Amino acid sequence: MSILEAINLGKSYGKKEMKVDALKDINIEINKGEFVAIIGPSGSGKSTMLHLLGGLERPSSGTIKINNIDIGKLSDRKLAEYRRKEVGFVFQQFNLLPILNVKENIELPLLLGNEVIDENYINDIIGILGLTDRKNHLPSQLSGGQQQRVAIGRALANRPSIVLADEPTGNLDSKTTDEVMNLLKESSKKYNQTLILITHDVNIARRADRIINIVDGQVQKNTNKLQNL
Ligand SMILES: Nc1ncnc2c1ncn2[C@@H]1O[C@H](COP(=O)(O)OP(=O)(O)OP(=O)(O)O)[C@@H](O)[C@H]1O
Repeated sequence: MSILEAINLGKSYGKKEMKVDALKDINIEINKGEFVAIIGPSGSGKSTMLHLLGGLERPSSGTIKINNIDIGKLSDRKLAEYRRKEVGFVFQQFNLLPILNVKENIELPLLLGNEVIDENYINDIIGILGLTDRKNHLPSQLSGGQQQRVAIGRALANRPSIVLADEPTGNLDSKTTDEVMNLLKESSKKYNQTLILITHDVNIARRADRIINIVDGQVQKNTNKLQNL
């Protein structure tokens, strides 16, 4: 079942001679529970695509449908609500608040959204992420991998149906990358979440159900397999 559809999607920045067509005529469909890796050269439009899918930016042309709702047509308030309820973001920088402990950082989106905190669910996430004995630690007392696990926990706190990750392991060594990827996959499976992840790492892309290769703002055809990478 399709959860997300992009139809003739385009995004341009700037005007006249400064105009950059970051994405051109993108058509993709992604299923519920699917793990999709987005790959492509630097500047090809990967982050732009993730920002559009997550409602952080609006398309210049075309349509994005999430659960059959055209998110481009939502008011700013409804779009913010879509982000808060449906999407979890993980970035390369962990963006944790240094004065909050692990549990508080994970609960932060719920507090900001004035939502009820389900202690059992939060503890469940903390358990899956292997952070139970670090619950009361501050970010500065954690390793890079542990900090990224907290950032993943924060992305999962609102029970999102879609998790969008932009180079989530870009700052981690290979062993920690493996751990973090296992956790992301495990949690997306457990909660039936769609995981869309940008990576430059072929080994990570290989673990996805599907690979979308973006070159010069367009999806390359016939690159579902990685032979030619
Ligand atoms: N806010 C912006 N204003 C103007 N141009 C932008 C903006 N954001 C992105 N671009 C341009 O759009 C194109 C696509 O950028 P994007 O960040 O999506 O690429 P990317 O594939 O994620 O690159 P990287 O792998 O280096 O992170 C680039 O040419 C970039 O310079």
